Amino acid sequence: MEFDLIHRHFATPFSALAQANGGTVIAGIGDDCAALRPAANHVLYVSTDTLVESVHFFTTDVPAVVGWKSLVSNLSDLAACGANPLGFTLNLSLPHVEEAWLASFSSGLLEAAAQYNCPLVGGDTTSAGTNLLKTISITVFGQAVGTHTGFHRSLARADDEVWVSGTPGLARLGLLLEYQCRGQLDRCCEPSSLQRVEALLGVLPEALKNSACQALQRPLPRLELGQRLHGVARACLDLSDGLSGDLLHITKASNLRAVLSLTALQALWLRKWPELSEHIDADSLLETLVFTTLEGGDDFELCWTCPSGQRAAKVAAGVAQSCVGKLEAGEGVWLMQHQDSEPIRLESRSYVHFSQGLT
Ligand SMILES: Nc1ncnc2c1ncn2[C@@H]1O[C@H](COP(=O)(O)OP(=O)(O)OP(=O)(O)O)[C@@H](O)[C@H]1O
Ligand SMILES: Cc1ncc(C[n+]2csc(CCOP(=O)(O)O)c2C)c(N)n1
Ligand SMILES: [Mg+2]
Repeated sequence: MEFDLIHRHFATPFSALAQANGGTVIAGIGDDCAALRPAANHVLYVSTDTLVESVHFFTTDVPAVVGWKSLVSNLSDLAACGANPLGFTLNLSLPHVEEAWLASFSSGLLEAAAQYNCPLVGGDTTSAGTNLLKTISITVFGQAVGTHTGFHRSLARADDEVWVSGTPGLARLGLLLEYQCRGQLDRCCEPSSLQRVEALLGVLPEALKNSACQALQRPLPRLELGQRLHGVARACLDLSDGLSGDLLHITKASNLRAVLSLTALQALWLRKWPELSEHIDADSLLETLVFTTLEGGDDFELCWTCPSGQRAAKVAAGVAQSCVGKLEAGEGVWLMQHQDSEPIRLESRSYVHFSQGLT
């Protein structure tokens, strides 16, 4: 829904943006980062992301976790453009000054800054007025090496394969576990899926639960992978809202349809936790896990398309990479349940601001 709002009120067509300032804008609204060319052979990437208390993080979250995630969610947009961080600015709106919260928040934030060579170079700090919630807004700047000018969402082609890094959906599982811990699972599940989700959470292997909490609390920006995708990927984005909805941005921009393979999506989970297949209710567990991949956000894994036959090994960056589908003529995002079955169209059910609940 927020995408319609942006288009109604703010978006300038790229054809107009491309005319601005003698052609310095090379990517504008609609990609993970804007890309500006201030001088020949220099591309500056810019992205901004806001975290709002109770929307993006819990009031009771460890502040260092919030600090880490605020920068990483921005770095992830640079990764999706194959860019390297240069620095960032931080805007904070706070209801009041809490020294202990700020000390912990800044330790997590600056730890990420140091780890990814992205110094804090400025910002703004204000009272939140009568708003009682904290708002953290970060703008990150980056550059790409060589002549790389990003992977635009409109550059995908029919017959491209669709790849993802890691196990998208893990962070949603972490969020479900967090809500369950609070006795509030009903707040993030539709009544119709509550029972199924409860059953899943009850039997998940401990190692999987730990990975899920880690994915939610300490996501990693796939910066090195983004670099290695130069010359391999055509379109790329980071998975912040869920695979089905995020992939739709690529299919819309490229006028294609994506057909995802259920077997490949299940394999994302089975590859790491093969014991899932031995569970008495394995089919139903895997179905629920595949839903978290399709609908869950906050993962910050990358999803990219590339000509078929590009070997994953070429881009190995210490992170698992899996082909989960392909692109072809048509529109929308579809799921193929068996090798020879007709694909079914998926409704985009990823995160939408300005709606009730999580989806
Ligand atoms: N108020 C706004 N004015 C202009 N452009 C906007 C505005 N809000 C969002 N955009 C642009 O719209 C596009 C979609 O925004 P969104 O924040 O959903 O980005 P995203 O990369 O898909 O998600 P995420 O921020 O979670 O990584 C981006 O290109 C963003 O720069
Ligand atoms: C307390 C709490 N409740 C819900 C969520 C889930 N969540 C919030 S925003 C978002 C999508 C990305 O947002 P944006 O598009 O603004 O980058 C997701 C998956 C969370 N992380 N914490
Ligand atoms: Mg993004």
